[in-house]
Amino acid sequence: METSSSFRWTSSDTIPSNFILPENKRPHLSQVSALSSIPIIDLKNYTGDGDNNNVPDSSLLKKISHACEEYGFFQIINHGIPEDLCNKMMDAIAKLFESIPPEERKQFFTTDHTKQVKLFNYYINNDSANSQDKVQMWKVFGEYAKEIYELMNKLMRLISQGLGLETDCLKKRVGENPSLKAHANYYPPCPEPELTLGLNVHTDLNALTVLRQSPGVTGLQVIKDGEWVAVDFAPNAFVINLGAQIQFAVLSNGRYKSVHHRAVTNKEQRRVTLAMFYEPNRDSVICPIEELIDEHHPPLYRNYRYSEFQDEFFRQVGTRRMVKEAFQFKK
Ligand SMILES: O=C(O)CCC(=O)C(=O)O
Ligand SMILES: [Fe+2]
Repeated sequence: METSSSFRWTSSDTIPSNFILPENKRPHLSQVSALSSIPIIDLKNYTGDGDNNNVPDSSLLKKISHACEEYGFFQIINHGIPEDLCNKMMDAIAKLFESIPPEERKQFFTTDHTKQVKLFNYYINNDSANSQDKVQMWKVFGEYAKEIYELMNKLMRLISQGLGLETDCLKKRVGENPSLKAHANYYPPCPEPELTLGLNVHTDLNALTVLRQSPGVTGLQVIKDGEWVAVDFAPNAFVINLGAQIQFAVLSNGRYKSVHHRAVTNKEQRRVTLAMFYEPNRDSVICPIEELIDEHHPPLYRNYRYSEFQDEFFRQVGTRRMVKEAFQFKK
């Protein structure tokens, strides 16, 4: 995730030494499973608007809960978000990375995680950046974020219903005043994809992630039964994944997990992705959903405020993170 400060173009056939991973951390691309990708779920017949009378058909709920249980990841198609808006958004991100001179970009690199640096804040704060393109980026982002937020609410309803819970259960558990964060990733073509990673192995610390990928280029991989599985590109789809907070709220039942994933690079094409994170506010208390606890499924983690989790996450930057262990009950 902390890739922006090390962003570089290279015209040579080799990558600079500071990008080369030790042998045991390399992607070992030949070992990636060629067999399966994550499930693709069609939302065509679902118009869910949060109304309890609108019960989705049971096969859709089954598909969603199966995908959450088995993969922690799925793709959705026919989601209702205009393709044109998504394309504009992705083009604007690509331009942002490609047309701003490195020196100008450099001044916004930061390792200070308390900074709410978002793409559009950069433009708002920067008086010199007043070209038409940049203004357009801001407009597109606002529209896109609104659509994605509605989609996230829809998905949280479906996931709740898939667990046999009240429609608004998950949303309530994640708490009031959630924030919507954007994480734009730009992976230039890489001469030696075997030696490096675009984005290191991680799980998302938020509640729910909706990811858009630039057309036709794959790179995202997820762990399934101990093997890396590539997420195939599906036209006009979003990749959905459960973040750690849903795992924690649901975990006591041993059901849903937030799955490790990574992004690999390729030699030919640059890849752009936009991850949108639905995140609890710092005061939200995250605890297991009572309906999912019984004597066979006792709580495994102590309740915590999201701020504690987030602070622990950033405290462990640069290490092989063991964030959830910090909240685990001792056996
Ligand atoms: O670029 C990708 O495919 C993955 C992005 C991601 O996992 C993230 O931004 O958290
Ligand atoms: Fe991620």
